[in-house]
Amino acid sequence: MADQVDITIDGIIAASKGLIVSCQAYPGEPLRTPEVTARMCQAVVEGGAVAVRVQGVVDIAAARQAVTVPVLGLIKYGHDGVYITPSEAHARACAMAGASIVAIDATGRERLSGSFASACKAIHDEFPGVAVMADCGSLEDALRAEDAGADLIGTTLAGYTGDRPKTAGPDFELIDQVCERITKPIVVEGRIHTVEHVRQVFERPIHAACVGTAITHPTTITRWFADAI
Ligand SMILES: CC(=O)N[C@H](C=O)[C@@H](O)[C@H](O)[C@H](O)COP(=O)(O)O
Repeated sequence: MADQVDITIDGIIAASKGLIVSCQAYPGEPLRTPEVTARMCQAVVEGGAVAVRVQGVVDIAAARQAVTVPVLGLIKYGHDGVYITPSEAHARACAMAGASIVAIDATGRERLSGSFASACKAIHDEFPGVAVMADCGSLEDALRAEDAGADLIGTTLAGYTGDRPKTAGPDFELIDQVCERITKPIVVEGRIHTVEHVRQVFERPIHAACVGTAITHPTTITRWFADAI
């Protein structure tokens, strides 16, 4: 396993400041293999990603072997409601697979079991040095997650929970609200589709921006171009 330079939570957070790239392919897609995920992670790190976001235990383990930057791990389970790391067991599985940061749905919606707070506590108690990122869909989620002890607050679920409109690009209104009220490091994630979007989100006092589709999902990117014809 590749060594982390500083395996404290503060060290992991410091190392994840900047551009995070989400490397995910969805079930049934041509690129959905751990080998491709691992190579995608290597490719984005060569391009300047300071951390990678990866879905599924096998992919997390493959990414952990392939790169030395923090691996932000999650498990998607199901499609509706709470599907991002929806239980303490899923959170533990991410940490055991090698995630440096575990991303957990932090909305107030009904979950498979437990609560965001209980999953966050389980990670902190059982996996010293592993950080928790709260995937939020509203300011209320973010405030609750900060109180619950999240190490990073993400806007990942803005536009996907019914609390916020699904904006064409990043949800700048929510980002500004979160920047105003949250003291923990903020990760802006969700529909950052252009370099200009990255510049715009970094005009705010954020810790990191996480870009997925626009860098690592060629089917969607191709469709953007094909639809222009
Ligand atoms: C809402 C949800 O399930 N988001 C997922 C979270 O892991 C991923 O499917 C996204 O690709 C990721 O958040 C990055 O966002 P974008 O692909 O928009 O840059």
